[in-house]
Amino acid sequence: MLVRNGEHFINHGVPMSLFHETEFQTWRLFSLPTERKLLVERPPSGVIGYGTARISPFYPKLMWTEGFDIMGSPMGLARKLWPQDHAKFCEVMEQWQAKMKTLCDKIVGIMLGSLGLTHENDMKWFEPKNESDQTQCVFQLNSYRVCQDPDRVMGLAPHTDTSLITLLNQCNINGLQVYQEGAGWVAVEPVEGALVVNVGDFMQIVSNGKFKSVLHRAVVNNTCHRVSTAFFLGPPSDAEISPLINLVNFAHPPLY
Ligand SMILES: O=C(O)CCC(=O)C(=O)O
Ligand SMILES: [Fe+2]
Repeated sequence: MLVRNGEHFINHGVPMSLFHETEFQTWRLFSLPTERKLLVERPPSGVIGYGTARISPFYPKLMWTEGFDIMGSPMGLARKLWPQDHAKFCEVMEQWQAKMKTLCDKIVGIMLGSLGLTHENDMKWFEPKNESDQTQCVFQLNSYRVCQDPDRVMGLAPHTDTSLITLLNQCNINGLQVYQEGAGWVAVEPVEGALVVNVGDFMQIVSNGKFKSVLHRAVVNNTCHRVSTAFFLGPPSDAEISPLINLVNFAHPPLY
């Protein structure tokens, strides 16, 4: 298993059939008429539902994208979208999230292991203190319509994810770019069946800067409607986010 920021990750054990089904259900959702999608519009202070990108409020300009966010079962939303025909959508979205969660836990374990930390002792903070409190994972479906003048708009403006890590599926269509010092914006060419691993802000904090969150953006094109899916692994909502104690010492004072 190879993990590098903004690079592809293969041998993950997720069947290709699940990739295809997730991509198909994502297309199916965004192909619905706007009036239908607005039945599940995300409330201004909410997390789940249909609407503009969740990062939009932090940017002065509109972005050329629409999004749909889920946490766990999408049943409540899907029922409104397809009163008679939501079972497959729910099944596929739940299966994908379960696979992504397992992979994320493994990757985080490997990343912290590479810093000399052991899961048992150093990941305690990551387990919810309160039984009802789950890790805050958000699954976001993104859609970027064909744009006649793609150089004059931005799909998703430059940002870092707040997650610990994000697993992104570009669904085989170009659009993701990562910022590299010295090189500028570099396109991450999609690879069929591969996931892109992005380090998020929480990982940068808990690793005391050893892992850096990656600045990235999505551009649009004038030939095809692009979709992508992003699974954000978050900490439990009751976790305290600070550099892990075993990574901090006299020589390495806490940076956050
Ligand atoms: O569509 C993409 O390739 C990027 C999506 C993304 O960065 C996000 O959902 O946070
Ligand atoms: Fe992102």
